[in-house]
Amino acid sequence: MDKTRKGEPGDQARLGALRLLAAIEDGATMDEAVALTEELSPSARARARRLALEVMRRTDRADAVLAPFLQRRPRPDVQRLLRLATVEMLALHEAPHGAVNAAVTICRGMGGKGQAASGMVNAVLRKVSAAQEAWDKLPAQMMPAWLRRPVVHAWGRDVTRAIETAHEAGAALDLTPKGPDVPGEVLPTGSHRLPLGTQVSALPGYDTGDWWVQDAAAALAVRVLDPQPGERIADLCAAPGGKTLQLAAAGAEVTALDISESRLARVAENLQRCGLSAHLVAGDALAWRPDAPLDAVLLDAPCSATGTIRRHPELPLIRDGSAVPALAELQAKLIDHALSLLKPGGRLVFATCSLLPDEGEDQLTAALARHPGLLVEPATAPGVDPAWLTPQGALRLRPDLWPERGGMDGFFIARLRKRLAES
Ligand SMILES: C[S@@+](CC[C@H](N)C(=O)[O-])C[C@H]1O[C@@H](n2cnc3c(N)ncnc32)[C@H](O)[C@@H]1O
Repeated sequence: MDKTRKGEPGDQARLGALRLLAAIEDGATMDEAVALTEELSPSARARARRLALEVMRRTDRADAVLAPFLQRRPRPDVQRLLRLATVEMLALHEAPHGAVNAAVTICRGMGGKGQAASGMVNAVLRKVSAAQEAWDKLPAQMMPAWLRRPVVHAWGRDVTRAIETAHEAGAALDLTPKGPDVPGEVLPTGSHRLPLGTQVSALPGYDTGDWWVQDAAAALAVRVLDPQPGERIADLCAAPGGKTLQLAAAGAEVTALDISESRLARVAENLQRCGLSAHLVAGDALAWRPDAPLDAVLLDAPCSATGTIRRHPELPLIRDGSAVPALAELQAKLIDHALSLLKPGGRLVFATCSLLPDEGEDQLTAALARHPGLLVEPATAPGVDPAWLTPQGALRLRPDLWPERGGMDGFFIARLRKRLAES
């Protein structure tokens, strides 16, 4: 069956992908953009999302391969179409005739000017289909300057290139197990990994709550906290709840807070699906105090999320780094407040899914300066490579780690202990 005719599934997914890319160019997040494809069948919607993600991971490469064949910059909708077909052919290795025919059909359907461009689209994409060698020589897409600069400063150019290669490769599907018989390769830190593109809904054990989706790096924050049965623990920025589930599964008495009521509803759903419980509070963590001091606090603070670019390649396109100073200020306030909630000897795990030292290493240094009695304990857990620890003892996780296993999200995780008595 020809899947490229208008109305056929392949075409629906491509048209959906083009709509997603346009919405993201206008500043939408992927989650906001997917709402625009609700009328598509679940499989077309999933493919549209996948195609849009693959294009965003390689836009610069696609433009570099297309450039020699273009006499002038095409209008934006035609440019998106050319990028999509280029990525389909050269990155996803789809049959050139299918990708080119689909692009020409879609172009003709764009009306007057699109129709006029269809001949050019056809000619350019036929040349692009023979440009595999040029494509293969191109480096992975660079991070934007506002993000690349501090990353190069922190870890150097080679690590930065390796992070960019990991961004292009995308992310596998990681599960945190609760019950037995959880699918996937067992990673050294205990997460289970399934290949990129695995359909979550098709996996056994979802309805019975035997596991939840959580990147292997994200799962380490709670493993570093090492919650014990019966401990009173607050998860101050809890939604959508992966870490709350881990704390509750360990038998801790958990209070899960989030400032967003709608996001907190997802924590409730996840707890229910997994047969776990926690006390849920919607509100500002800075204004919340428990009845009695706590054994431990998990602070998975709001941040730039630059550690999650593998799964959110739209972030470099829709962010410019201008929000980082305010986020860093909020993180510092949240650390101070979290410490005030602990009993003497209590522990705090501070985590951010960020690649920026401003939201990690520098936060820890500043917190130690503000709180002379505070101790840093090695942020370790079973399966953690000691090479991932910073000189201060925090865990610095980056997308280029575990390259042979498929990488991990970028995370900073520090384990702090409040002194038993002020000295
Ligand atoms: C990084 S996400 C947390 C992810 C979560 N810990 C998990 O593992 O699923 C940060 C969360 O902090 C929440 N947040 C932001 N500012 C907050 C505040 N002042 N008080 C409480 N929650 C806040 C956001 O709504 C967001 O859900």
